[in-house]
Amino acid sequence: MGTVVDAANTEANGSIAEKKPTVVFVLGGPGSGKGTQCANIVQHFGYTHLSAGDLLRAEIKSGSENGTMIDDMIKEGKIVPSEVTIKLLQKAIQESGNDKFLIDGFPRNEENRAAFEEVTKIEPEFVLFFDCSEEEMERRLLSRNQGRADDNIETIRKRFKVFLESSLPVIQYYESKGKVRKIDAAKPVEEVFESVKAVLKAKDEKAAV
Ligand SMILES: Nc1ncnc2c1ncn2[C@@H]1O[C@H](COP(=O)(O)OP(=O)(O)O)[C@@H](O)[C@H]1O
Ligand SMILES: Nc1ccn([C@@H]2O[C@H](COP(=O)(O)OP(=O)(O)O)[C@@H](O)[C@H]2O)c(=O)n1
Ligand SMILES: [Mg+2]
Repeated sequence: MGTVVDAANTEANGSIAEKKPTVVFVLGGPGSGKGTQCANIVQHFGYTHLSAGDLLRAEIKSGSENGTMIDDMIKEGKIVPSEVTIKLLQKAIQESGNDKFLIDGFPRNEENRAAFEEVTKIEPEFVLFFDCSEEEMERRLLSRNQGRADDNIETIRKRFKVFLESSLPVIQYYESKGKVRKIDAAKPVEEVFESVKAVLKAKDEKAAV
């Protein structure tokens, strides 16, 4: 005790503040490759991958009281109220034992963003934005073959509309704060990962200075 680190973690009221986890938001349209690239990042950089969509799908499977509501919203491509999603994210963060997270597919609208900030007081280090044409994303979603209830052309069209109307403004918000690292996600998986690595290495090098 009494080290410089302890002093830095001591708030003005004298309590020891818990160190906030490092968070990178991973955003991009449906099918842009967020999940695929997060799996690669986990292998190389020691992050824990938290997919908001995966957590919501697990919640449906668990038979929770919110399950039917979440299922209905996913089938319509709508965004589940942040209260539900943030609780799932917080639980996963606590249970992980890690302090570095890739939060994939969240925040997806202004309500998600503002509520997460308000509840957790966590600011993302940066936002990885996977930029890809709708044509390519549609092709990928229609051949994803994971048995997802929302990978059909009707729901895909709704998800694209929600992405343009609700999710892009969140990316623009972080852009205005200089936090967006845009990646050309239309290239093959390995090439996209080269771009991702360049961004993450730049962060590590900065942290080491
Ligand atoms: N760069 C890529 N080129 C071609 N197919 C890709 C690429 N990245 C991902 N895919 C495939 O596209 C589908 C959607 O990828 P996924 O990672 O699930 O995207 P997201 O999480 O953004 O919806 C998957 O079947 C995946 O294997
Ligand atoms: N923050 C989030 C993330 C996903 N979701 C829901 O989960 C669906 C699937 O999200 P996902 O991130 O797994 O989808 P992909 O972008 O990976 O294809 C979304 O279309 C929403 O209905 C949500 O409501 N809120
Ligand atoms: Mg995904």
